[in-house]
Amino acid sequence: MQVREGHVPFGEHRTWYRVTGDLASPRLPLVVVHGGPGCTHDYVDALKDVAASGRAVIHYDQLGNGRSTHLPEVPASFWTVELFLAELDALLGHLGIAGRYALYGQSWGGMLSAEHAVRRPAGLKALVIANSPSAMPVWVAEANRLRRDLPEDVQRTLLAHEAAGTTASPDYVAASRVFYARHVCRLDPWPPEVTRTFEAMDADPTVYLAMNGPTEFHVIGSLKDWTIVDRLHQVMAPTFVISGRHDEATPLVVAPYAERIPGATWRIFEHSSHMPHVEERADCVEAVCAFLAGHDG
Ligand SMILES: N=C(O)[C@@H]1CCCN1
Repeated sequence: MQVREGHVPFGEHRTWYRVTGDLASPRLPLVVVHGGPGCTHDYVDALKDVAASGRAVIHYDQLGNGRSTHLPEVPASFWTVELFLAELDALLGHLGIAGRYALYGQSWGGMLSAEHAVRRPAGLKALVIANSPSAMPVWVAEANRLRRDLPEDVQRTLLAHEAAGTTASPDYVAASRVFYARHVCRLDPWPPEVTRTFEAMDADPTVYLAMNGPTEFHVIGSLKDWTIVDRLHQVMAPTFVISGRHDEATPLVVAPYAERIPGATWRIFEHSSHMPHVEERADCVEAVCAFLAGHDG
């Protein structure tokens, strides 16, 4: 299997990418859009397995973390949906696939992919929205509902540090990991690629803090009021929606994608939380390959 890496010039910055497989393949190339915002490609690396279906799979690190340009000194207002939409367009153009491609957006990556899709780009031939919020206020409400099932002492620790603004404290981080072990990745231990992304976010939380906030459930960043629900009817690309039965992206959070995107299909992976591509890797890859095969024409 061919693997090559490179960087896309993006303004005065650069975006790292990796291509697994052959871009010259007649099958739709799949671009994997990671979450966060401010994660790295590592935790969605398993989706390179889709390349075995004879298509190129492109991973990239969105600006601000990983092997792309880091910008810890810019103001929080620099990090916008429009910025990352422009970066995705730059990647598609650089690789010569803007005329024909598929997207796999995971969590925030699904939000970004949906923002891309509602603009009806002619080259978008298939779309996978995985584990993604459709409206952040609903995401937060559901996260708070899930929090109420946590041990009482964990809940108290989370609330106390959020109230005090001390969310960088080791106690808060340890308490948040109890939620993450239930609703972000249920494998124990986490695979190395998942741990690498969280280590990268700990090392440079610039984007995540600016747009999201300290944790998956304490959302105080610029995305806190974001919604795409009323625009989803504009999506024209065939769409496959994915989520996990134990996902922080609960059915209530995900349902608008399946209900409002014309013709969308939805699969809930019963043994997964936020990472079916890791927690049920073979089944998830098989489902994605089957979906894409139906749109390679
Ligand atoms: N893991 C993710 O990308 C989520 C989506 C919204 C906040 N973080």
